[in-house]
Amino acid sequence: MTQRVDTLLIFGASGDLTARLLLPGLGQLLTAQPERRLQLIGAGGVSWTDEQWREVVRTSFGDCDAEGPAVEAVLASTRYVEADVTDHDQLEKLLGMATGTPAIYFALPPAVAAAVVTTLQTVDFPSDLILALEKPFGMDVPSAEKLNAELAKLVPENQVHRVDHFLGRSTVFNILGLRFANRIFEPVWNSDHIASIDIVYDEQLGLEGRAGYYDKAGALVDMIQSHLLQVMAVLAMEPPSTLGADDLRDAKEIVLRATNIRGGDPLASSRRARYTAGTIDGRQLPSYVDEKGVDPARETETLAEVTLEIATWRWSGVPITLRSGKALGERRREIVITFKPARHIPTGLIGVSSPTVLRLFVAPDAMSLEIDINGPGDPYELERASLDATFGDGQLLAYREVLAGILDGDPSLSVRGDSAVEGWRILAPVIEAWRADRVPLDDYPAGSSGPESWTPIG
Ligand SMILES: NC(=O)C1=CN([C@@H]2O[C@H](COP(=O)(O)OP(=O)(O)OC[C@H]3O[C@@H](n4cnc5c(N)ncnc54)[C@H](OP(=O)(O)O)[C@@H]3O)[C@@H](O)[C@H]2O)C=CC1
Ligand SMILES: O=C1O[C@H](COP(=O)(O)O)[C@@H](O)[C@H](O)[C@H]1O
Repeated sequence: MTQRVDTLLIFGASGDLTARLLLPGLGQLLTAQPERRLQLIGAGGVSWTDEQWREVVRTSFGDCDAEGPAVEAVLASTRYVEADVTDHDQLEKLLGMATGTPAIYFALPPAVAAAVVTTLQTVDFPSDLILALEKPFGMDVPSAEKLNAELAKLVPENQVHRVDHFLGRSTVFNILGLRFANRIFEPVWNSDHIASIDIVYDEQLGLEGRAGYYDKAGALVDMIQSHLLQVMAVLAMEPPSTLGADDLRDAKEIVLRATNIRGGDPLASSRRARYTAGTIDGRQLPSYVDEKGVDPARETETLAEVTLEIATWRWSGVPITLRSGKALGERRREIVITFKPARHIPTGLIGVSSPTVLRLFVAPDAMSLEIDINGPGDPYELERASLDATFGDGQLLAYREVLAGILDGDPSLSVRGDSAVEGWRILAPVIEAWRADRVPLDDYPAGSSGPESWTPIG
């Protein structure tokens, strides 16, 4: 670790992301690496004193049992400024408070973040400034391209961190290790042997008071356009020579550039649905449309499924389905790789033969390889068995890793500008078809596994 950043400015310090994810991530990082020293400055719309802000930081640090000299040093010195960060003078004042190399974390609504990027063009700042932007990055191809162009006026690409916290998860490294450090997986990691891939992220959480953001985004933009496409890119990429930022991000970008909606047909290759009232683990949820702040006329989906194809030698013909939804009965977070059937099963073996399935479970990370064996009974009869392994909790905690990348000026685990645009390009036909109501909006009771008419995946 070589920390490059001396001052972390969090814009949107009074918001949900800061308290719930960023500060705990920072607390974990400073606990694990107590030699770090950092000036932390929060700026937000709420009128807090330094002491009130310190309490916010202390509470978030407490939530993750953060401790040690680096934590104490931040708590002792952190400051808060009530500011409109889109305003030239206030922005200049905030940057003036920073010592050494600053990083700005935009924990702001996307439109406000874009406005700050514009204002920054009129402000003096150190040339080594690092900018960290949250998702969603733009709302379509033109707006993402425009934001990239605006950022390029400020700092070089490798000083821009487009945060995707799924890339900070152990899962990504477990996929890299599994694929590239073992001789047995990579030779079969292609369309000769793999029939289909499903990436599923079903949540039991409902809206959790986030209508202001979620009702405009929906499940497709919230989860698939960003996180699941990134996971897919890691799963499908060619072996990189190194895990350096250029090699890793080039390899992912090549996958994304080759990815399209399967058959170019969003009607056949996408499904959407919205939850109605129901119960999850004894918790009563209202219908999505009755949640506070939801505009039913938007027809926002809370469950999205999209099937893609990757037009490369390795993946041609393999359907890859990405699915994510809220208020589902079972929390299911897994990557399912279904292999093609064996080429020939020797005559004489009886019983049902099923394809080999590799399941990679996300947080906690684990895997299971489901195979047919000649079990303990009749030696001629095939039985199903599962080889299971847990990867353990892993050292990587998503926002801790995101922040480590920012503070150390290492963009390997952030999304490069071209890849952020590709995400929108890939899904544009689906977004357009859904807007035009060409794909029906189904419904499912909260607590169920999704609409009854949908065939299960994975
Ligand atoms: N919350 C989450 O779980 C996640 C959020 N994100 C992303 O993080 C970003 C922030 O989300 P979230 O924290 O939920 O949003 P919130 O609405 O909770 O917080 C936004 C913050 O920005 C502040 N703010 C808005 N305008 C200004 C301004 N002009 N000057 C200074 N401060 C301003 C608000 O202050 P005030 O309200 O006082 O105006 C508030 O503190 C979004 O891009 C979101 O998509 C990404 C992943 C998860
Ligand atoms: O970015 C987001 O991710 C979370 C799911 O990630 P997790 O790490 O909290 O499991 C999702 O609930 C949220 O809607 C989305 O904005």
